[in-house]
Amino acid sequence: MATGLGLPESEAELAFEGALRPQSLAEFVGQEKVRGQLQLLLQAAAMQNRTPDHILLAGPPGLGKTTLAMIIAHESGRPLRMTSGPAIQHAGDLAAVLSSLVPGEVLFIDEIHRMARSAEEMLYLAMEDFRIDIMVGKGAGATSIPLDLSPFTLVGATTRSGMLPNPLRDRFGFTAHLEFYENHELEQVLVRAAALLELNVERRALAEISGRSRGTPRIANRLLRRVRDYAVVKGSGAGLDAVNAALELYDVDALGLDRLDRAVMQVVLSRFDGGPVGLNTLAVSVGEEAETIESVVEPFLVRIGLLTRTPRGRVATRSAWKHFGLTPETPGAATLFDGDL
Ligand SMILES: Nc1ncnc2c1ncn2[C@@H]1O[C@H](COP(=O)(O)OP(=O)(O)OP(=O)(O)O)[C@@H](O)[C@H]1O
Repeated sequence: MATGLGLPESEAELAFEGALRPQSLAEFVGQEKVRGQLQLLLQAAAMQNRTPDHILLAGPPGLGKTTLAMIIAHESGRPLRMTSGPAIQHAGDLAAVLSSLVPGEVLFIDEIHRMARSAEEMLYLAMEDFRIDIMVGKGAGATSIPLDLSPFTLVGATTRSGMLPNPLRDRFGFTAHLEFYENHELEQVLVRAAALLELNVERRALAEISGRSRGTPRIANRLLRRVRDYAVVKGSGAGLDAVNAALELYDVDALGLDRLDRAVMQVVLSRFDGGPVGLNTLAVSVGEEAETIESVVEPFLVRIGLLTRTPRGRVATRSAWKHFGLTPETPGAATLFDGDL
């Protein structure tokens, strides 16, 4: 996956990310509501000695969906099988996974909205009745062979729950909506990561990194690694000055906006006079996929109040003009300030 800094993940960074994952709900920072809901669901299943209900984890990337899937398996003492929507391009791919699950196994499907349609239909039956029908042959001679499955818990993760068909969404016993993290929560995440990196970071430096992490633990951890690099190369220690210098070098501004965020806002503000501008036009203008803009960039820009979504398209807010030091030049753009478009 692309990183918040526009760079591919290196293997070392992925390994470090893995080492950082909390192992239990108690260690998992933030998302208090979701933690409480999951705790109850898992506890009830354990008390009744049954497999927990299927769980859907929805929210922007890097907020801890994979981590939670691992915790669900760990806390319920069950093995975990991991796959992803893009890896399931045919119903047969899914049948192979489902038919080899051991009783009670937790099956994690990341990016479940990207699974093939034919596999989705197979999954409906599997989730509800723990069985699938396997089609053998083609045309008039085709027959379907029913196959019983071991009971399992499906944990699906999606950055775009709206793209899931209703019949699939309805078959999850619980949907957890993950929210962006507060800065003080990100600081807790960073304290743990700094200890793992054996990096002594000043408290106010941690606060600065948190404030620029787009409410996202994965980004917080990544920025911390860049600060570590800076401190190592410059021999500077990891104080506030080092943080400011390192993050400036990597184009992460005071609000945590990176290059793509800024490109999106510049297009809305400068090229479209503040909007409204449609998602596809926006995506083409910045040379990104519409899905990336919608699931990665927009949620944060909306959350920090720089962008609003309207039926006519995306519109820049008053704060956006201010943050970028621009003013709307046309009367048309000016009316977009206060309006509830
Ligand atoms: N609540 C949390 N407490 C501590 N660390 C966290 C928390 N949430 C996420 N992290 C850390 O952030 C990183 C990214 O988390 P994770 O891979 O679970 O996110 P994700 O939502 O599955 O992302 P994606 O949708 O891109 O797969 C991991 O290193 C993880 O340890």
